[in-house]
Amino acid sequence: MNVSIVGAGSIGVAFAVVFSRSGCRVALCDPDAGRREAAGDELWQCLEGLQAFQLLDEEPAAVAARVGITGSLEGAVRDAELVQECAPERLDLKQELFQRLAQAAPAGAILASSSSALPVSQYAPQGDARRRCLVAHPGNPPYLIPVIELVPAPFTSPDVLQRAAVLYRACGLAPVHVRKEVEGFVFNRLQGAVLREAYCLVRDQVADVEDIDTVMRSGLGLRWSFMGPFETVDLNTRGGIVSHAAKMGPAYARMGAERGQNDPWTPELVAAVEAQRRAQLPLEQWGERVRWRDEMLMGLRRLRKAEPDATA
Ligand SMILES: NC(=O)C1=CN([C@@H]2O[C@H](COP(=O)(O)OP(=O)(O)OC[C@H]3O[C@@H](n4cnc5c(N)ncnc54)[C@H](O)[C@@H]3O)[C@@H](O)[C@H]2O)C=CC1
Ligand SMILES: O=C(O)[C@@H](O)C(=O)[C@H](O)[C@@H](O)CO
Repeated sequence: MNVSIVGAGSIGVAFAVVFSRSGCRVALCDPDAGRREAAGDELWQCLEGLQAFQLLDEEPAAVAARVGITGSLEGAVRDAELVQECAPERLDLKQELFQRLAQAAPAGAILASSSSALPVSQYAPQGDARRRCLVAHPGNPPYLIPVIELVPAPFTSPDVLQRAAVLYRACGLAPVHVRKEVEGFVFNRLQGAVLREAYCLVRDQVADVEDIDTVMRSGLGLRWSFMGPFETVDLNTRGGIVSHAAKMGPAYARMGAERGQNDPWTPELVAAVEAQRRAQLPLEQWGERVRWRDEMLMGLRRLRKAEPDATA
């Protein structure tokens, strides 16, 4: 597959790793000569690092040979089947770039933005090309963090969304479908919720930065590295998430009110979440899944003990 990457910064180079190690031919473009120069070195260092951890199936040289770096956007996208836009998070720039991409890329190319928070309907061009536009937002770095949020606009073709999911999955990523265009999508709204509270806790001198990071690194983050927030609390409480909501819902509502939030876990909302959780895990399998959780944590603890700077 021919992939073009627009912008050779942190994410552009990271995507060059993702696509080239999957066998794609990659055209990476950037108007900044310094970035073009640095990108080649960064790509090579990353590939060598992945090989050192047995995370690369080929020699770095063979993978790197699939990546061409250019200063010409039009030249880079000429044969593209997928364009991954990785330019700065500026609305005006993305509007300009998507206009150019609509003109320069082949008529069937998927035009995907890596944007962290800007829905594509704010910068997709007018005309048919807009049906080929969506956000494909990665976690950083995408060669190690597989989730990629596919955020179509209302006008994005369902076929394009489906093709994009197949392409990203074939490149080792884990696409999720964000069904409504909201700023920050899911990944950064969840990350933002934690960051907003963490900043408040520092502001209010409840805890310092290091201790808050330790609560995440040696607490929540351990569980969240293999379970999501819903599964985590579902397994925390006998009776599952409906029991958790009954026990903890009022306290979380009070904490939210402190921050000016009034989004109660209504019985209908809890029932909807419960139904989705029970469809994933029947309650009779709850004990077995708790044992699975503990085994995952035991493995993590053993792995962490091997870390040079293992902390408690
Ligand atoms: N850094 C991160 O952790 C993540 C960033 N993103 C998103 O990815 C996009 C890129 O972010 P970064 O890689 O961090 O930015 P960056 O600042 O590291 O790289 C941006 C690159 O775009 C280039 N550029 C500027 N104008 C351009 C143009 N007209 N055409 C082509 N390239 C141009 C710059 O020279 C630079 O190399 C942003 O939308 C960002 O929100 C998404 C997920 C994670
Ligand atoms: O946090 C990430 O990996 C991504 O979701 C991001 O979008 C970036 O961190 C963003 O928040 C800042 O560039």
